[in-house]
Amino acid sequence: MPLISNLLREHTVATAAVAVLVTFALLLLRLVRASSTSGRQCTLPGPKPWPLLGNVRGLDVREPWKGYKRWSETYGPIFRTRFVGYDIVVISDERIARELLDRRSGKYSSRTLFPTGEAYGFGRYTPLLEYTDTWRHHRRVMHQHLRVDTVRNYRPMQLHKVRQLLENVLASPDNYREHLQTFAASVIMATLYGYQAHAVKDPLVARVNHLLEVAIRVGSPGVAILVGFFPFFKYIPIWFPGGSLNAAACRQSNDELVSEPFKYLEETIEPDSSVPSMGYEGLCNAKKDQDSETQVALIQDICGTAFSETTVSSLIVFVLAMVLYPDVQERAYSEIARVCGTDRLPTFEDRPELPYIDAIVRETQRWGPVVPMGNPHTTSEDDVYEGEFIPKGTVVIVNVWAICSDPARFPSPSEFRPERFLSADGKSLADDTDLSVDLVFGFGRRVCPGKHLAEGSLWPAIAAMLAVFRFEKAGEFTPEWLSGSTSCPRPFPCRIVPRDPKMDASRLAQM
Ligand code: HEM
Repeated sequence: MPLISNLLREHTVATAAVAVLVTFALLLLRLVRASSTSGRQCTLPGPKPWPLLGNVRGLDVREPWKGYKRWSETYGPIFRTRFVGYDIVVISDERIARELLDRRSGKYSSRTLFPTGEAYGFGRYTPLLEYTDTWRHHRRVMHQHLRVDTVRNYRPMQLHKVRQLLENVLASPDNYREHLQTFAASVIMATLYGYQAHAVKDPLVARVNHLLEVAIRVGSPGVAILVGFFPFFKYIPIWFPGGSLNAAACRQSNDELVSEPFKYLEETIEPDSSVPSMGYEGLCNAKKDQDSETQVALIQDICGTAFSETTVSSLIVFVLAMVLYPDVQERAYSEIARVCGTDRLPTFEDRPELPYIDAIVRETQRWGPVVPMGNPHTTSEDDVYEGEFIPKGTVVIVNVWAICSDPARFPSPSEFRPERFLSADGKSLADDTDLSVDLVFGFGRRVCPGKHLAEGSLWPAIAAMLAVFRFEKAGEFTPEWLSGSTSCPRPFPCRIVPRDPKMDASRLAQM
């Protein structure tokens, strides 16, 4: 089956949203097993499905958002596709997405629970939970710790991690992907567990990254479909070829992914620790509360460090853009040099004076949205949109990539042009207009809770890297993207050199 073999080749590790991949893939499995809608089918227009299989023909497996965009040109900004009798609605217009996923969020906030999720240990993660009290509980805890005013407290820590990032890139620029990974993971681990990772080769970060890779490999769509059709693969011994499909081993990896950093917290942090973190508070509450098991389990479950991948991918998109658009880089550097001079790094206080850097961050998110189709929502009730019936159990995808590359909204969308976010006199254009790219963080009640934390990492990392380094093309190449449900540039030839030829660790430390 070409679909399956193609999917099997798509083992991307560039995803924090393991959830998204697995949701998509296992959704298909569920389709073969059960019909879950209320009996009536979605009446929206869409491509004619094949009997039983649905719209597999014409599906772009490598970059489905591009195939969906082509379909939207024929069937409109909201259309229906079908897989094995299951309805999937695809929206390519932000206004419609806001109407359904934001304003009717009571009906559009569930997820499709995949059948093998529990077996492989993915079922606990917040992005996969259905619209239940457990999910609400997760969101409440996260909101407490990740809301906009709270994340301000993490800024000193984030700036410290940015310095470590610069030191690492200075010491071994070719390993910049690994350094970006360490940066993003260590910010999240500090926020969640109060864990201060080593600047390089931190054993816990390395362990978590390894476990994450295992989880993503086994959770890829191809593997999921294969196992769905042939459930015995779940039991294949780990020493046998294909042993990575062993469900018990994957479950164990998932357990370790959430429990190892938490174990560290239990062992190392005293109850009166002044280091604020979600995990620490969970532990304190657990000590006070007789029903501590629930509290600890909850904190463990929501503390997936997987989320760091989206930040890493965004920073890699930024590096690619800088390599391809040296003029943008030079203009950014001039702005930083004018506002901050060349002897210190930009800080959050400088941000209002650095509109071009802000514009680069926004353009990075628009030009290479790292979750190009968001995380699919599922309707928990029947609905009617402009006379068209959308049944309960319908999966709803917003084609974020298509919206971000709409030429009516963003002229010459394939070009990286931060100026589009600036007025003629160089001021930031308001983010509440058509130019907002907030949609890259999702919609309604499922909107990304880590958004403010992520923004607090992206801005200082981008500003500081621009202040210290120049990103150069190290050979001709055509950009390619690692694609699954998340998207990230494939490795490309790039040279990172300090702007100041005398730059070394001690000079950097003085900045
Ligand atoms: C550039 C960085 C990031 C991007 C682009 C991003 C994007 C997204 C998107 C598109 C969703 C799906 C929203 C929806 O269903 O409508 C999501 C969900 C989620 N994100 Fe992020 N994210 C980022 C960083 C983070 C970080 C740093 C964390 C954790 C600290 C995080 C935690 C989560 C969680 C827990 C969910 C699931 C929410 C739910 O299903 O209720 N994300 N993210």
